Amino acid sequence: MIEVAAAIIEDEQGRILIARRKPGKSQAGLWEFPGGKIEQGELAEDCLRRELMEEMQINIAPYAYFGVNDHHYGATHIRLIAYRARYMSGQIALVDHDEYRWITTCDLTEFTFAPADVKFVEMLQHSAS
Ligand SMILES: Nc1nc2c([nH]c(=O)n2[C@H]2C[C@H](O)[C@@H](COP(=O)(O)OP(=O)(O)OP(=O)(O)O)O2)c(=O)[nH]1
Ligand SMILES: [Mg+2]
Repeated sequence: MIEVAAAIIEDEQGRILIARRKPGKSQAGLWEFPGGKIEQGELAEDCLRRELMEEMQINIAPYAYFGVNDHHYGATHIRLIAYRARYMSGQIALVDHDEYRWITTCDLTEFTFAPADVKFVEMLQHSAS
């Protein structure tokens, strides 16, 4: 089982950051909440701060647990752990993605997400005011 942390990052207007996995990566072409594999002994929040700096060169502040989703991609069992986070600083520079968008929860339907993310997308749509 692989533990992966994903960040639902908000800007000051309450928009959410999503990114498209670039060709050559698993789930290439699908949208996700950025993050990555949790290292041995690492806290999910620390993983997210590290991954967002590595993958996008931005500083974020995770502030609340959002949810967990277990998903099987063939023989690979992924445990995706989501946190809400605030965007703090930095200009986005893509490393593992080929596109990113700041979107409202209404816009979520326009994007095809990685299968493990669909639960979180639905939770965000239902919590939208
Ligand atoms: N970060 C992230 N990974 C996701 C999401 N949904 C989803 O199915 N995954 C899958 C894709 C990958 O198979 C797996 C690991 O994520 P990852 O590729 O971002 O891991 P990583 O940043 O550590 O990168 P790498 O070492 O695998 O190159 O989790 C998501 O919302 N965010
Ligand atoms: Mg990643």
